[in-house]
Amino acid sequence: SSYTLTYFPVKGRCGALKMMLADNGQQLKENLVSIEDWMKGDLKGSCLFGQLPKLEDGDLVLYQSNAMLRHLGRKHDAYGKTVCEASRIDMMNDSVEDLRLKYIKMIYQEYDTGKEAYCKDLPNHLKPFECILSKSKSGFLVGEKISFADYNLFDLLLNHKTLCSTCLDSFPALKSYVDKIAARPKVKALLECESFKKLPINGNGKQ
Ligand SMILES: N[C@@H](CCC(=O)N[C@@H](CS(=O)(=O)O)C(=O)NCC(=O)O)C(=O)O
Repeated sequence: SSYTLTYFPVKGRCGALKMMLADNGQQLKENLVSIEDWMKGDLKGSCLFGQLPKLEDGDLVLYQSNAMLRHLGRKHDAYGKTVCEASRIDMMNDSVEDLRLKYIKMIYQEYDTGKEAYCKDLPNHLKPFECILSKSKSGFLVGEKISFADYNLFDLLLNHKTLCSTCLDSFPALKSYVDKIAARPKVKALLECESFKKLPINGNGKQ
């Protein structure tokens, strides 16, 4: 497959899919869009829902970052091995998205006034994942191997370690989960490569 991603020069909603593609040895062509170009409106007008990211896989054009993760999950055997596992993976990814939306709202709308309260409340949103992973035989959210929801949670946990460096200190299962995925050779290589490292997490420079 030949994948092309059109997005802003941030990790944002594409960190997880970039790690998933790297971990599967897939090349990714990137069209980086500056805010100046975006404000001209032509590209925005051509986007199905007026937003980025946009992922092209051959003739297929996808918007919606979670639809992209599911697509890659189907193509790269990262969507469980049964219908039930796939549905549980969907459940996990939807909960990751819930937390991602809270994170994005705090970052973009209430960073200065809301960061402290957000970090104080964060354990309540990490606890369910700690509980799930502490019971997981494979060390992944569902089934015996990594799924697209794991890359999504991993990416979001990295963001939270940047936001609040001690947030995983009372969650040993989450801590070893992050360490284990970060140690996957192709994920490690991406995390260490300059072009990925220098991308800000969010579009407003706050983290
Ligand atoms: N639900 C969409 C949300 C996409 C979205 O919010 N895109 C933002 C950029 S980012 O928040 O994902 O970094 C955007 O295009 N903003 C520009 C605009 O809306 O004009 C997804 O998951 O892809």
